[in-house]
Amino acid sequence: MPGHRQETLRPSAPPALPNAAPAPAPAECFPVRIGHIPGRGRGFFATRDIAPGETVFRAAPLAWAVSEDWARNTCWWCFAHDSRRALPLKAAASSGPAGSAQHRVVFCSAMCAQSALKAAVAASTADVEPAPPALAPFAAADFVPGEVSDAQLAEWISNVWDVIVAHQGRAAETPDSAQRELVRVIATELFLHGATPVHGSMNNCTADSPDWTERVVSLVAAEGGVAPPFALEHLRSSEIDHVRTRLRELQPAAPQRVPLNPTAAQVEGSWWGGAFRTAASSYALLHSAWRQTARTHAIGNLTHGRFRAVYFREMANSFGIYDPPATLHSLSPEGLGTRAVYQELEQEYLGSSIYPTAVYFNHSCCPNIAKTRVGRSMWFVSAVDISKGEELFISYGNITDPVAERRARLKEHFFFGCCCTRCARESVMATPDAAEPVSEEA
Ligand SMILES: C[S@@+](CC[C@H](N)C(=O)[O-])C[C@H]1O[C@@H](n2cnc3c(N)ncnc32)[C@H](O)[C@@H]1O
Repeated sequence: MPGHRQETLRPSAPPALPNAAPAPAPAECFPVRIGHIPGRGRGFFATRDIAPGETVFRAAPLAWAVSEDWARNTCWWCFAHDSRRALPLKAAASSGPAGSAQHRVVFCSAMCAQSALKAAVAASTADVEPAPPALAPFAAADFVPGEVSDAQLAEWISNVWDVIVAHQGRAAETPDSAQRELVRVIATELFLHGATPVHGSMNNCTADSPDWTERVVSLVAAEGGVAPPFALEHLRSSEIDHVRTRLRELQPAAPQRVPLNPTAAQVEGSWWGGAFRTAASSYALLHSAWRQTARTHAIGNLTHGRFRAVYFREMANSFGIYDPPATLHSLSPEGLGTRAVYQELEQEYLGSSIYPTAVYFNHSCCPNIAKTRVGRSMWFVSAVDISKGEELFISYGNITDPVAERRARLKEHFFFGCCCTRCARESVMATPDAAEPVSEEA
């Protein structure tokens, strides 16, 4: 997943906040609802007219990781950052297994350290969701990956992981720093929420229920932005898209069958085994660190289901944590997401974080919402006048490139063909005779 770190839902649109931040709306009154749009899945819509500069949503993180470079200078809880000195309160120091870097957890104050501890305790008594119904099992002994449904592919992926876990240590790559960071996000999720059961269906990327999604968002509103652990379950997983893409890249010229229940030798030696190698190496790293920690702490079990559930959700749904947070004066509708604004602020990349309730903002290359970080929360602010019923869009990264490059990057990192109005317009202008069709926003 090289380059993924650069393509998280980062505040490339350094937006409009602090200096004279508008007072946040009471949590229950966020003017958003979740709707479903053909081709884009779920998205946020305005429930009333919104003026520029209004805070339309706020979210608290569920799991996160501070980057290796700034681990000593960044508070693990509130992301307060001081590049000139290490922060005073050291909670833990671990050398980690081979391939991992020395990593510290530091806090800027006793209050932050206490908040972290309180969150871990609170999560251990958190609400649990009922398990969704099991899917019908897959009947074939082998199959062609491109010809089966998502549910069937999900069953095969789970079988392959059973083999990977039973034969850990083989076929390992050395995780790079982006992978190690991702592993730390999953470790945080386990540390804070390890006691909450995770259902097998979490890895099914189509798992969704509008009722549950609404429930998560209203629960979060009631709690002032704090998502319950099961909110994670409602995020879109990119696992199936990811595996399909990797299989397409790896497969020999003619379509080949793969065994539904492979052996370890097949996972290791086959062309399709490569689709699992990077994630399996990250799992091996986390598993080894987890075994050491679990000896001394009563924490949840690490299963490959849980690992994959967070890993493939983080991949497509995380936000970058940047410092300093953006300020109001750098915002203009035209400037949203531009590299120039981004560089002007000289922001430091501090790490990445999952905000499970904020992932319903879809992407547009002409966004109407800017985002910024306020402490550990992500705030979403309107950049233009928005009418009741309009969809709310942020931008996933830089949007200054020509249409073909923007769309190729979104496809590579987020697995979707952008169907925003700007892409539709610019695709036609770029190649009027042979434009790739791009459907209009709903
Ligand atoms: C962070 S999620 C946004 C919420 C998502 N629509 C859902 O139902 O969970 C990102 C995913 O939404 C979809 N998406 C977001 N913006 C899109 C766009 N402009 N065009 C097409 N699909 C989009 C893609 O499937 C993408 O991987």
